Amino acid sequence: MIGVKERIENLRLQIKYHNEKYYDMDQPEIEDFEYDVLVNELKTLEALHPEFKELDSPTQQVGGTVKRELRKVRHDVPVISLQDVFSKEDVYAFVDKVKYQIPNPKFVVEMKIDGLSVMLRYREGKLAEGITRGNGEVGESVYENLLEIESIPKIIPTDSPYVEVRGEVYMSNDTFEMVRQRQEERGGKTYKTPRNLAAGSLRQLDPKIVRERKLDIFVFNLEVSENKDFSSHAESLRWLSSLGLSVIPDYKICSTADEIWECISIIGEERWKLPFGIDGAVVKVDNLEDRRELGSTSKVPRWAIAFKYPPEQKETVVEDIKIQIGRTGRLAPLALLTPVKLAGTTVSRASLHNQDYIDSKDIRIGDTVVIQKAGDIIPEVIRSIPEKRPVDAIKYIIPSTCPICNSPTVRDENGADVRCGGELCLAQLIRGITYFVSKDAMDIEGFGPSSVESLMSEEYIKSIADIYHLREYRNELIEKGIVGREKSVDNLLNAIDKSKENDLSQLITGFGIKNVGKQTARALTSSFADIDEISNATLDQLIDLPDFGMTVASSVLNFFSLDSTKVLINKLKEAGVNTKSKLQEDNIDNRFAGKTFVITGTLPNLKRDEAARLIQMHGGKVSGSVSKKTSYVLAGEEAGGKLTKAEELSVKIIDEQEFNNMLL
Ligand SMILES: NC(=O)c1ccc[n+]([C@@H]2O[C@H](COP(=O)([O-])OP(=O)(O)OC[C@H]3O[C@@H](n4cnc5c(N)ncnc54)[C@H](O)[C@@H]3O)[C@@H](O)[C@H]2O)c1
Ligand SMILES: [Zn+2]
Repeated sequence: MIGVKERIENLRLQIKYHNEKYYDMDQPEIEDFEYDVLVNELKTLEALHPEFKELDSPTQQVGGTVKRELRKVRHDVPVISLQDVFSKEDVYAFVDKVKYQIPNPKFVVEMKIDGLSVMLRYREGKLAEGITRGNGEVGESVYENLLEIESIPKIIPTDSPYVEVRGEVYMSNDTFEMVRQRQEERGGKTYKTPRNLAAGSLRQLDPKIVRERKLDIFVFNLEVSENKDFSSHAESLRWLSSLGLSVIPDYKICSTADEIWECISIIGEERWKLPFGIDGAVVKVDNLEDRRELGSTSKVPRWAIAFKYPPEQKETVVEDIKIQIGRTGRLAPLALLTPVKLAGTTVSRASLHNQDYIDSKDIRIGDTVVIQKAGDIIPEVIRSIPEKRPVDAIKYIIPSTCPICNSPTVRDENGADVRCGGELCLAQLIRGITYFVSKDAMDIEGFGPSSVESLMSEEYIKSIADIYHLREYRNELIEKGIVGREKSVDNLLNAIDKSKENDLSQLITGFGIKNVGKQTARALTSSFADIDEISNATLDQLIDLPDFGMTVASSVLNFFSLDSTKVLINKLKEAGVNTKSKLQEDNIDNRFAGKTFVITGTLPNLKRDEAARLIQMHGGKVSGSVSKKTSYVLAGEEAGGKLTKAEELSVKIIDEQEFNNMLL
């Protein structure tokens, strides 16, 4: 058994580690309630063993460290934290304690916004500085960034020479969803919760980023107001509101512990409907004189507490366990649950991570289990309830062959993960679809690799054509939350619809035909009117195209001769995807009708496909090789063989200048 001293030291180390992740890097590794458990254990042990007391303990400190790059600012009044409580008894005990000292106290109950604390300083009514909490004594100036937050007034109509307020900068759930998707697409750093993203954004060095990320603020305390006195917190909030500050909404004034508990419970039930995240409710003594009388410890005021809601838990039944396969070929077991409403959404599935997870929690098909949401977002199975286990419950073992391609699966050497050993597994399909929707091809906005992956492993998409049937599953997608909330699903479906109008060259690019990139696809669509013409093109016709050789031509021919391609094209047409070349639609006039051009060498200004397009738009044809039928060879630098051939056949050779003159 380890001694108390070791445990205390170990806890201090763990908490310091997580503080750094959370406050300094905005990338916590554990859930808040797990962190709170560690802190509580440490506080309890420290209280029981004062002999191990240390000033360096995280229980004696506030917040994190100050970023080196940001300007440091000393706080006028140290910014302290709040005493966290976790039970009804704690709330009643707090009220009793206050009542012992203050006759007939009034309390205010507010939502505890899950964001980042800032102090705003107004001099002569002008926003002059904005500071994070930092370590409580010294904060970081984020003034330039705060200027980008719309809901922070830059000027307030007051004759008070100095006003200082405290508020919480946060990000709405919708904005979080949007930014996270964008980050995922770019493959950049992603944040787990709106709080972390808000904190990470505000402590950015580039104010432009803050503007893009649409941060918001709720002001919840007046700290200083020179020449202006208030007797109560509620009164000061009303004044702040009249100055145009965005004040914490829906605060309630209560007199008894029962009333307070009622307010806390209502906020707890309603919190899932809010467009932003909260991580508790704050109970504060309303009268400011009473607050002064109660005073503060070095870390928290004695006149307030923060009630932390336990994560909501529900019981449900594991109806089945199925395998999802990811881009890397990993087999991820997924529990299909009897749908239950949990923390604001209906949950019908939860990841079981790997075999070890299933074994250690002894989760069987048919079991009743307890689920909860990590960070209020991702559902997880906490434990099974063996007492409720039916006799026919089935133990689950991850299959030894891949359910998609039947290849044998292999367990990672030093991990719990099982992967498909097959090379042609879903992994490749996913890459294909990801390319199809990417910027280079159909450019479907908001369709990141992770959405592709989940839609494929959930079997909503098996081939490109299925993308255009997703709308039929709109409600299901929203319900399951695979690509985010309602707004994200609609944005995605609208982007998919929009892509139906794309130019044929984008569609051809998206097919990912071997040796056919963007340029080659454009060459195809500037020479043929629609996808049927391309499908029916002969090898000779293809080889004739600018920049086509034998390899590219046969690759195209091969792709369009496949039955699967024919099926795909029909499906796309049925779904209303454009299969006509826009270049043909862009016809300006027919001055080049009956004329065939060959473009060769590097032109001084035009790219070859641009020149080809101009020829098309004026009714001409572009060919890849010079023959007697060629009307003009448009030649640039280093033209080479085709130029010689043109001279031999006495075909007229023109340069870009002459070509331009023909277009006048
Ligand atoms: N997951 C992790 O690794 C990790 C690590 C460190 C801290 N944390 C979490 O961070 C929190 C730590 O607490 P803390 O010291 O930042 O303070 P706190 O979150 O317990 O409470 C104080 C803060 O609440 C904010 N607040 C929001 N609305 C408010 C309102 N209406 N009135 C007053 N204050 C309001 C203020 O910014 C204030 O600074 C805990 O929730 C803890 O779980 C998590
Ligand atoms: Zn496989």
